Amino acid sequence: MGTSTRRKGVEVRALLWAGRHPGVLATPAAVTAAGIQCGWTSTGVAVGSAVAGVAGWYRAHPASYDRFAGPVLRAWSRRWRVYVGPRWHRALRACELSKTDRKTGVELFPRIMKVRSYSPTIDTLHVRIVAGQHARQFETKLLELAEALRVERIAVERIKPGVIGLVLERREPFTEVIPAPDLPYESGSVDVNDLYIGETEYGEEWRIPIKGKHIFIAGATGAGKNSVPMSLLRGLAPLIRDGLVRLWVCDPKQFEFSLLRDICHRYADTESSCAELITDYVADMQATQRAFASGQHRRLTVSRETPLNLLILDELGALLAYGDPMVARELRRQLALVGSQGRATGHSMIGLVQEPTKDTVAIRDLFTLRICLRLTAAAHVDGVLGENARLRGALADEIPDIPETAGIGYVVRQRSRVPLRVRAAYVDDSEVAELVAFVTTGWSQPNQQQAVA
Ligand SMILES: Nc1ncnc2c1ncn2[C@@H]1O[C@H](COP(=O)(O)OP(=O)(O)OP(=O)(O)O)[C@@H](O)[C@H]1O
Repeated sequence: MGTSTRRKGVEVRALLWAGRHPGVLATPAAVTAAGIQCGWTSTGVAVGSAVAGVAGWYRAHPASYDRFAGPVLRAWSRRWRVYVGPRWHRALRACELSKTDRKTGVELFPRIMKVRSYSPTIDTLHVRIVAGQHARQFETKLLELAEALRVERIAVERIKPGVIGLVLERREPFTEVIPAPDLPYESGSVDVNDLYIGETEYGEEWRIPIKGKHIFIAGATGAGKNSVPMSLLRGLAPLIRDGLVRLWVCDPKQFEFSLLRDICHRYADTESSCAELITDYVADMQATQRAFASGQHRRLTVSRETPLNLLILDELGALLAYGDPMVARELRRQLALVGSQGRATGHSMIGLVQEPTKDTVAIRDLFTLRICLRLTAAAHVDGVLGENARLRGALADEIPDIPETAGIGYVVRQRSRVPLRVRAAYVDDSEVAELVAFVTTGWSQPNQQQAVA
């Protein structure tokens, strides 16, 4: 055992292959059996009707077809057109991802076990790697493998011992601007743990929670950072109107966020007023803690008495780098308090940074949800999303610096740690003005609601 230099016989290998791909033999066998049993004409009619049925489904009901049949048929077609043995082997060999059995001299290749095609632009391969290989070897060869397989980019994930997942993005999934989220009319219809921000590369809605969360958004200038908080705020509009969400905004840049001034509970745009606002935010959080401790409120239900508070810190890097080191140190201490204690009292924060430098990365861990849009340096990607995120495919520094890519970025999926490409909806100035008008004019009155609806 284990000492022979001969490899398995060809018939044994053929049998094993057939066992792994039962459909390849079973389908023609079933058609032949049906032809002999029921006659060739009726078999032809049955097969033809099945094909016509699928084609009819494709044409008549795109939504259900794309959801149910599309991924299965696409995966099947890609399995046999694109990821077939010789092509796959050539790519692996070119990237030095095959191994040679020292005894038999046989070349061993990681084997594709499963192909999934969740969206028209993404394929996911489950691959059994060869003994002695590790996902890390693939991580170092992702760029080469993407070229060899003629795809835009590849991310890798370890699924279980001996099995990795390769996520292949064949082309840019986001070619169009995503329209701003609708303004919901009723507070009751908004789930603060499930707010629409945009779309994912899988063509699904990108939704995020806000209650008890702290969000960190990094992106070079022009990357479209504002579209994340603006989309979120449109989703929260009726709660802001009804006093269930209070906005505290630090806007040292005095640009986009100044449009929100009228609907902010507090707004600050100078170094000293920002410091004051943050101090008051912490004091508000501590007052809520005391109220909870004294039994005045039992637990956090969003109400006028215990609203959700949202602290938005634009240019967080600039705030932390302000002249006086004492001020910056105090600010870091206060943000650490909000980061660790705000969850229980409904005090969240959203921090936006252009360059994730030492100062901002040091407080990154306070934020429970991190979003990385286009960055200028590869080294910053892991600083935002966590170790190895870039190796796993979060190529935020390779997003082209052109207006057509604004709002595109990555988040890391909690459990698998695989980066997910996302695009935020775009909220332009008129839609921000619409949000402000909605909140300030109180379209909650039944007659006005009717008019709007
Ligand atoms: N989600 C989006 N989808 C499409 N285009 C967008 C999106 N967000 C922003 N843009 C476009 O990109 C431009 C820059 O966006 P924005 O000012 O929000 O970037 P930013 O990251 O906030 O930059 P800065 O840090 O300089 O303020 C906008 O004027 C708009 O034309």
